This record gives sequence, C-alpha cells and structure tokens, in this order.
Amino acid sequence: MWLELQDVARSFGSHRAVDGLSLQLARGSIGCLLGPSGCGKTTALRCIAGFEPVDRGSIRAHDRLLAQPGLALSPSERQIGMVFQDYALFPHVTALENVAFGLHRLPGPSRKRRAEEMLATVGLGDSGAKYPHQLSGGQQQRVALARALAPEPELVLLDEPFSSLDIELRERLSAEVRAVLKSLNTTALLVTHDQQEAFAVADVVGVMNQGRLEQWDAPYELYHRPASRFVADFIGQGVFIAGEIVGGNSVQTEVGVMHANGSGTWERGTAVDLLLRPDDVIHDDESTFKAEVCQRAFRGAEFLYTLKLPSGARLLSLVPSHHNHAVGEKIGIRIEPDHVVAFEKK
Ligand SMILES: Nc1ncnc2c1ncn2[C@@H]1O[C@H](COP(=O)(O)OP(=O)(O)OP(=O)(O)O)[C@@H](O)[C@H]1O
Repeated sequence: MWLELQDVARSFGSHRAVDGLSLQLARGSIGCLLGPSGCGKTTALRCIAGFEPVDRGSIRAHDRLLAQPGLALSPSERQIGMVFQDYALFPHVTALENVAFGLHRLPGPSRKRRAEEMLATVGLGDSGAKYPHQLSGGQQQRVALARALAPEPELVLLDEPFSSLDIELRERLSAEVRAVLKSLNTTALLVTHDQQEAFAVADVVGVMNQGRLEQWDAPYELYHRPASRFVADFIGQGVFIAGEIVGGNSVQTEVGVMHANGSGTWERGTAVDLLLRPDDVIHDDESTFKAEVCQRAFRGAEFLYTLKLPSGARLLSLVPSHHNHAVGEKIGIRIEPDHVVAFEKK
C-alpha cells in the first residue's frame, strides 16, 4: 500500500478531532476525505503532511514510517506535495519560477525544463512568464498543482483546492486535476466537504463524522450501499420511510414490499427505516398507487417533486421535466429501488 493510516488519533485538549482513523490508498489512486465542517478531515490531512503529530496509531507511505506517537518525520522529509485552498503562490515571481521553486536539487537548465514541462501538463505552457496576479483563480490553482507535482512527490495532498473558485470553474478544474494526476500516476488524497467534487476527482471516498471514518469506498457504493445512516443522509438526496421486515430479504412499506438482493440478516418483525432516493421513485401514469405533489423544484431537464403519501410520509421523485404537474395534483408512482438500504429503527 502506498499510503496506510492505522488507528490514527489526534486530540486538542479533551476534543478528539481524529479518532481511530484507518485507511489504505493504493499507488496511483486518488482518495478523498469528505465530511461536514469540523469532522476532522483537515486535521487528518495535517497529520499526514507532518504539520500535526499523532497521539495514537501510525502513518506509513510507501512502507516508510512517517509518524507514530513520539516519532514524526518533518514535512520536508515526507516527500509530500501540498495544494491548498488559497493557492499560496509566491506573488513576486513568475508562474515558471513558482513551479521551479521546489526543484532546487536539479541543476539550472534541467530545473527550467522540468518546470516548463509541468506547466504544459497543467495546460499553462504559454503562461510561464506571467505573475500570479495576471492569472485567473483557476490558472493560479493549476500553477499550484504544477508546483506540488514538479518534484515528483510520493504523495500529493489537496486541501479544499477548489473551494475559492466559482462553481463552473470548480467542476471543470476538478476533472482536469483528476486527468493530470492520473496521467502522472500520482497517489493523492483530497479533502473536501463537497461531494460532487469528491465524486468528480476521487476513486475512493471516505465519509468522516466526528473524527471517525464511517465508510471508505467507491463513490457508487457510498451512494447505493451506504454503510450507516449518517452516510445515507450525507451522500446524495433521499428520505427514509418506515418499514417492517416480513421475510429474510423483504421489507413491507406503505408503497409495497421491497426485496433486497443481498442475504438478509434481519429478524422478521424488525422495524426499519428504508432509504429511498429520488431516482428510486418513478412517475408512472399507469400506476394505481398515487401520491400528492406538495413541492416541486425545476432543474431544467428534470423536476424534483416532493410527494406526500397517504400516511403523510414524504418521498422525493426525479421526473423528466416534460411531466409538468402542479402542486396539489395526485400522480401515479412506482418504486424501483436499485438497492434496498434499511436501518433498524432507533
Ligand atoms: N489547533 C487546534 N486547536 C484546537 N482545536 C482544533 C485545532 N484544529 C482543529 N481543531 C478542532 O478539531 C475539530 C476538527 O477540525 P478540522 O479542521 O480537522 O475539521 P474539518 O473537517 O477540516 O472542518 P472544516 O471543513 O470546517 O475545515 C474541530 O472541532 C476544530 O475546532
């Protein structure tokens, strides 16, 4: 494994910012720590970078021990590249000199060549002579990425790298950054609170909650097979409706019986909350099961309808926007969950 955290913990006073974090990242893969503000993701990243010691556990990169209690390699000994939210470029030198900064071990000419290559890789081959203030936010962030990647670090850490950019640029740049990291086979760990960004950049995403990792998995799995109620709530949209286990894999709800495709571990009669995503609830005029539109949000290609069931429970449904229904109308629905996700009622 290229990066391996084992049971890492870091407290500030009595507050456990990171509490038993374990994860593994293979060479060339891009990981992401995702979670709400204060969940400990920045602290975890700072422990890996060497800006923060660990109180428990260990951090290894490429089989080298970077940190454990009483031992901490300095940030420069770790061979880690960093990209921060605010770019942190040197304002008084050109883009090319910014990128060349970390290459002091190379002799002059190769240093310049390498810096030029890196700028070309991030699509800024023509901008080497410009100063940071002559570049847009997105371009500055690409220079920062080139600077972090130029010394060929073992690992690159990206701390909310797109959060000061506007949304359109953020989307484009996250795809570009992923492409650059993949083309160089760089191992990287990103920290963000934005799941679209996490999904756009990372191969594997860890959802953190109060210092703990709730699930470390591919984006598809987080969405379709959330391991905890927190992950189910945090990732994507969806609502829970009440259900009861009526057989090994079957849940009875007011919208019908849902069958799980895995092996069930529930006891008959267990009360559960069943997760339904907006794309599980299909609008179907033929269906005899009706629900009342109580809210609608126009999304261009789709409407997101909030529907009220006879019991008063709410569902969300994503419907192509040529199905234009008014609030108060009753529409036919059919439930087709991709995966049945249920949690025992508390
Ligand atoms: N140096 C510090 N001293 C005391 N408490 C700290 C310190 N750094 C972080 N914390 C606390 O640890 C918790 C986790 O902080 P951290 O910055 O890791 O969270 P985060 O998930 O990155 O949040 P955000 O997205 O808001 O940056 C927070 O409650 C924070 O207040």
